[in-house]
Amino acid sequence: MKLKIAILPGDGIGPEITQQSVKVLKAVADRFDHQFEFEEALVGAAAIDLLENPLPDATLELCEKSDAVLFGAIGDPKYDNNPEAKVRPEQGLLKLRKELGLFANIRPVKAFDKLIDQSPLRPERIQGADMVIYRELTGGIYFGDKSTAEDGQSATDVCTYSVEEIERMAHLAFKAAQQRSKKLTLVDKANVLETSRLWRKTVTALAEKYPDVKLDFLYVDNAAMQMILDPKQFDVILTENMFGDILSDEASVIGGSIGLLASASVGDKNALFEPIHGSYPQAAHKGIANPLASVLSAAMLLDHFDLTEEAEAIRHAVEVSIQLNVCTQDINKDNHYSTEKVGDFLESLISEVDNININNENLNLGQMTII
Ligand SMILES: NC(=O)C1=CN([C@@H]2O[C@H](COP(=O)(O)OP(=O)(O)OC[C@H]3O[C@@H](n4cnc5c(N)ncnc54)[C@H](O)[C@@H]3O)[C@@H](O)[C@H]2O)C=CC1
Ligand SMILES: CC(C)CC(=O)C(=O)O
Ligand SMILES: [Mg+2]
Repeated sequence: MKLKIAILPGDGIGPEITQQSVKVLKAVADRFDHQFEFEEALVGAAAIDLLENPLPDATLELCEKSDAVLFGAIGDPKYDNNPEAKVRPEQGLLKLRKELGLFANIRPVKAFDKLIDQSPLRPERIQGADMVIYRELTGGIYFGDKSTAEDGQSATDVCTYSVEEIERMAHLAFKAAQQRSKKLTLVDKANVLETSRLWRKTVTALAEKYPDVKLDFLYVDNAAMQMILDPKQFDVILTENMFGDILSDEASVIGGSIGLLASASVGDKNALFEPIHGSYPQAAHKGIANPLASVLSAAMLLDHFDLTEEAEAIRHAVEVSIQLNVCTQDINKDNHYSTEKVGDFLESLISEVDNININNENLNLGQMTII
């Protein structure tokens, strides 16, 4: 298959993790005989530094004409919360999501067996946890009118949702539930917020079209607690933009590290794949950032084009690297590998190992040496 993939590395650890994913995608293309063409563009603080614009027109055009986008992360302390800053990195990402119509952000969360013992959560609570968060991505409070009063004594962020925005999102979540264990949990704050009451009403009405799916509801404050107490109760979670943003960072604790959580941001036309974490500026250029969230996002990109075997090859390689402790320090405290070494290992697994199957006790690593 021929795919044109726009690469938007962004800021902080964005470039170094994205570089590993590109390496892995090139190995997949070689092994499975595909033609993947990559083209890079500026976004976030890197784009502000050069062009005073967090989403230059050329970047948006490249994304529009590409089959998919692989996004790193944006954000830089020199712009974040700086009252002098005229534009800020996150505006680039928000505008990109809006312009590309990426209304659904899909964030799978799963506990890796190997990491369960080192989790801050009780192993019996997370063993077998496997859920997917369907987060609405182009509406709600992140996109509402914003203002600060002239005297600086008050500020406003408006949260708006339309029935149409809720319905298109809910359809995707119901369909995902049908493919999984047929359970959908709507997380909202319908005891307080009008927008949440609209979500509940709209999703309840839509449930009639999906009689095989069991729909339940949870207030977001309770959901945040249940996520830690009993994550296995969740299968598909449907929620609005900000709640999904917060809950998925929390859910990453179940997975073992936020550096493992991938996502797909999709709309009717375009698709972008991005780790759920940010630019982790403290780690930039240190070679300590976990590239697996980005690499697993690349696997979701391949899923999107029904390249299932190829996506599985990446996921298996990731499983093997975790199984063999070829991991960065967030999940391997004692004997960790650098961001680049993890990428190299995945690349060679995909290129050189005939049967990437960790269930195969005779996993043959051939001539590969783990250094
Ligand atoms: N999608 C995006 O581009 C996002 C951008 N941001 C931006 O990122 C910047 C930093 O924000 P933070 O709140 O510190 O969130 P962050 O996600 O960048 O980092 C939070 C913590 O998560 C861990 N972490 C994150 N990525 C990791 C990785 N790949 N490997 C290992 N550990 C990792 C680190 O312990 C880090 O201190 C800000 O400018 C923020 O606006 C935040 C979230 C998403
Ligand atoms: C700009 C932010 C909304 C990014 C973020 O935290 C996210 O999408 O998870
Ligand atoms: Mg977030």
